[in-house]
Amino acid sequence: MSQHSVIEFQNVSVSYSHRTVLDDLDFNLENGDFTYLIGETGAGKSSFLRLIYRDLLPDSGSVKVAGLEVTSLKDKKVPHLRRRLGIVFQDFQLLPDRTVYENVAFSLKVTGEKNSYIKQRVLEVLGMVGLSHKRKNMPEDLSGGEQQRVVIARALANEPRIMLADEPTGNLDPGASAEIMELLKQINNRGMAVLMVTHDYDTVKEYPRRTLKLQDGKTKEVDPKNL
Ligand SMILES: Nc1ncnc2c1ncn2[C@@H]1O[C@H](COP(=O)(O)OP(=O)(O)OP(=O)(O)O)[C@@H](O)[C@H]1O
Repeated sequence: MSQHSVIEFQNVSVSYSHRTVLDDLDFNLENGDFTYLIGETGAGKSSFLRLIYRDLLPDSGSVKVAGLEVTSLKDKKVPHLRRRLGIVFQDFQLLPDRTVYENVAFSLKVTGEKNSYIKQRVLEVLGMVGLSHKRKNMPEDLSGGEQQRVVIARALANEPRIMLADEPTGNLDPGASAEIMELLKQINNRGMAVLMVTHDYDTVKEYPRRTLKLQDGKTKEVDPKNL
C-alpha cells in the first residue's frame, strides 16, 4: 500500500452466481482525496462500498483500508475497521425514539468512551454541522437535510480517516443538497478522504472532483463536467 493511500484495491473480482460485477479491478483513494463513484443501476457501486466496510469479501484480490488488509481481517477486528470509516448511507437511519444528541452519542458509547468525552465530542460535531441548537429534538422534528447532517455528525464522531457516502443527496431538494455538499467539502478540506456514490450528476457538475464510472466491472475516469 502506498504511503498516501487510504483505500487500495488490487485485482479485485466479485461475482454473484456467475455474473461478474467487479472484474480484476484496481482502485486507489489517497489521503485527502474526494472521489465520486458513478455508474448505472446494477453496475456494482454498492458492492464496491460493501467491500470497504467488510460487508462483502471479494472472490479474489486484495482490499486494503486505512492500513488493514480487509480480506484477512478477523471478525472481531471488523468494528476496529469500521471505526476508521465514517459511513453516511441512506439505509443507516437515525434511531427515531432518541434525540439528536443521543443518536450521535450512541456511536461513541459503543466504543466505550468516557461520558465527559462523549458530551464534549457530541457538541463539537453537532456544532460542525450547525445543529447544536437541535440537540434535544427528535429526528422527526428535523427536515430531511437536517437529518442527513445529523447522520454526518454521527459519522464524524469517531474521527474517521475516510468518509463513505452513498447517495447522501439522494432524497434532498437542491438547497439541502448544497448544504450537504458544502459540509462534505469542509470535511474534505480538513484532510479526510471522501468517497461518494451518486446518481446526482447536477451535484457532480457543481462540485467537480475526480469521477470514476463503474462499467463492465472496471472503473474509468471521466470528466465530471461532461456528464
Ligand atoms: N447478494 C446478491 N446476490 C445476487 N446478486 C446480487 C447481490 N447483490 C447484488 N447483486 C447483483 O449485482 C449487481 C450489482 O449490484 P450493486 O447493488 O452492487 O449495484 P449498484 O451499482 O449499487 O446498483 P444501484 O445503483 O441500483 O444501487 C446487480 O445486478 C445486482 O442485482
